[in-house]
This record gives sequence, C-alpha cells and structure tokens, in this order.
Amino acid sequence: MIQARNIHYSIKGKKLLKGVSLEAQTGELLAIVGANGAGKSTLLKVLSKEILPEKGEINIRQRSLDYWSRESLAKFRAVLAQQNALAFNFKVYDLVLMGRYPHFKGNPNKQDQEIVQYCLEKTGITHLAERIFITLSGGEQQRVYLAKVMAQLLDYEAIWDENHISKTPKYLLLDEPITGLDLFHQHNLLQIAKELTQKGFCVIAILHDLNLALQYADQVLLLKQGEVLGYGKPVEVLNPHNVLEAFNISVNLIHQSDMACPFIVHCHEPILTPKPAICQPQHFL
Ligand SMILES: Nc1ncnc2c1ncn2[C@@H]1O[C@H](COP(=O)(O)OP(=O)(O)OP(=O)(O)O)[C@@H](O)[C@H]1O
Repeated sequence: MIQARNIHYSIKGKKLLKGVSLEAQTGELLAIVGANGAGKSTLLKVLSKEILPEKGEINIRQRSLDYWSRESLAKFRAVLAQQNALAFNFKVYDLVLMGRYPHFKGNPNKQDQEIVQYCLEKTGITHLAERIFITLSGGEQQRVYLAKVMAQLLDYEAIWDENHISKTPKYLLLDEPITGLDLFHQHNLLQIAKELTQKGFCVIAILHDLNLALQYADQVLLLKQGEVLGYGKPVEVLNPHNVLEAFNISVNLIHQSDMACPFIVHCHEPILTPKPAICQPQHFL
C-alpha cells in the first residue's frame, strides 16, 4: 500500500498541495484527475520522492518514504514522468534494458533479457528494438518508456505465468501515460496497467481523459487547486457536480445498458465562469 497523509507542498510561497491524503492498495489502479495546474504532477513527484513535502507523511510498504533509499525504491517502484530525459542516441532495446539496471550488477543475465523481450512484445514495439530512440514517433517513444518501467518492475515468473502475483508489492507511477498515443494504444496501455494490478502492482496514473478514468480506474482522486475535491469510486467522484466544480464545464453522465460504466459527455449548459460585470443602462445615468 502507498499511503499519503496530509501532504502540503509550496513553491515560492505558492501552495501547490494543501492537505492531500490518499491510500492506494496493490491490485488497484488509482487515477489522479483535475484541471491543468491542479497539482497532479506535483503530487506524483512527492509520491515518487522526487520532491519532498513540507508537511505530511508518505508510507510505502509500511515504511516511511524517507526510510527507502533511491536504490532500494528502484527495485519495486517505477515512475513514468511527463518529461523524460533519456539518452536519446540509444537503441530502443538498450533503453528498455536500462529498466533492469536496479536488478543486475555488471551485465544483464538471460532472465533480464527475456523480461525485456516480453515488455517489448507487450507494448507492441518488438519491431522497433534496433531503432534509435530519437527516430521514433512520439507515440512510439511513449511505448518505449512504458516498456522500460515495466521491465524495471516485472518478476521473471510473470512473463511465463499470467496468474503470477508478485510476492512483494510493486508500485507504478504514471504521469499522463497516454500522451501521444492513438486510441488503440491508449486502451492497450491502460489494459496493461490493469493486468499489472492483477500481478500485485499498485498503479497510480494521472489521466486527463475522464472517460478512460471511469473505464479503467478502481479509484479516482480529483484535485482542485491543490486540494482533494473527491476521492473514491470513479462514478461517484466524477459526477456532473464535481466535474463542473473542478473543470468548469457542464457534463452529463450517460448510462447505457450494454456498457459496463457510464460515460461523460459535455452538455451545452452555461458554464460557471465569473461573468464580467455588465453595465446596466442606469449605471450611465
Ligand atoms: N517550479 C515551479 N515554480 C512555480 N510554479 C510551479 C512550479 N512547478 C509547478 N508550479 C505550478 O504549480 C501548479 C501545479 O502544477 P502541476 O504541474 O502539479 O499541475 P498539473 O495538475 O500536473 O497540471 P497539468 O494538467 O497542466 O499537467 C501549476 O500552477 C504550476 O504552474
């Protein structure tokens, strides 16, 4: 379980996170949603120990995040950041193999290589293995990042046994993982994330597409200006009232009998923008 309690974070006097708490279990996909600038990436950076909160507590595997060194965290926690800065002249295969670095000393063994092969296959990039990373399209690059973080965390047994559940919990933190992906690959990525939850992973993903959050998340954390506006089951959190409050847009939740979850559509109601004061004729009198 990853637990965050009462997290506060400020930068240059601006409060970016104000008392955020969450609890994500293994076997669960938690989606973090909210408008641009709501604090989602900041929260993910705090959870991944990239930045330190000024107040609050984070526990992972029943121990404070402070307890874990970066090296030990790298064995069971991987992060797909929004802006990656990988060494771009590497071949795709070598970049994905870098995901295994926390696990081997010196040279990768056969198991590391098989894990890499498996992750290339799962993300549909085996045919790109010998390509130089910078020559790939944006969506292809995004799948390489996914393959790399998968390779970092997967147990060898998991590639042979689809029912394998990791004995030690794994944590995958994804910041807007579907950026640049086409519709097929958006669903493919989230299906992989779901499968990983069934292998003993806890996945926390920032998503902008609320319909994908409804479809794939077990829980949703809705942020507004650094505060939690809603936290719980997707259909409960992503109700029209909360969506209006968080995104300033009117929506309806459409339920269809042949669909497992409702979907959100924009409806053309007036939105709650602060209206400019309209001068009434008497003001001119
Ligand atoms: N280093 C910084 N200096 C000043 N302000 C910052 C800094 N980092 C983030 N912010 C501000 O903090 C707020 C939250 O940023 P954050 O990146 O967490 O938002 P977000 O919810 O991930 O947004 P988006 O959906 O646009 O990616 C934003 O207003 C951003 O401009």
